[in-house]
Amino acid sequence: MKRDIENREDIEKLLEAFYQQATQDPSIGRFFTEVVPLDMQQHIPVIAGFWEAILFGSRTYSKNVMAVHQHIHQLSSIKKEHLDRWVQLFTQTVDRLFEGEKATLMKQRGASIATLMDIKLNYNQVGNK
Ligand code: HEM
Repeated sequence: MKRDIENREDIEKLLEAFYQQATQDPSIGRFFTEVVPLDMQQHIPVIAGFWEAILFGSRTYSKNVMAVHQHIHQLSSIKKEHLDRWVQLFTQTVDRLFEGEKATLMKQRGASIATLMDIKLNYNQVGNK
């Protein structure tokens, strides 16, 4: 039986599985390989800090995640279809590996932050979209 996400190690395991899929995805892969080519060895600890803060209340992330994506969006637009795909892959990865309260919270937060990102990136300026 699957268990819940219990610690940072679990988060890192989940993120490795997620980015393995995301980097190869026909819709969103190029953001991670071409738009901002990422060294996953460096990237995963940063994102793990973000999720550890959300799930366990640690002080492991202090940057502005929206500003980071605003910058990526200026290089190559992040559209709703990309965010939908991100959420789909993220949800599938969580479901494949874990189940429980934290797993549910992680899926909910992933989806709600993606919705907020769409609003901030694509609807924020008058006349945009
Ligand atoms: C289509 C959707 C998305 C794409 C293409 C995308 C792409 C990226 C890329 C390329 C980076 C690296 C930026 C850099 O190092 O300069 C990044 C960073 C990050 N992403 Fe996303 N992202 C997406 C959605 C999301 C969502 C929905 C979340 C949160 C729920 C998220 C959380 C993060 C975090 C925490 C970082 C680290 C930012 C930092 O360096 O402080 N991303 N993303």
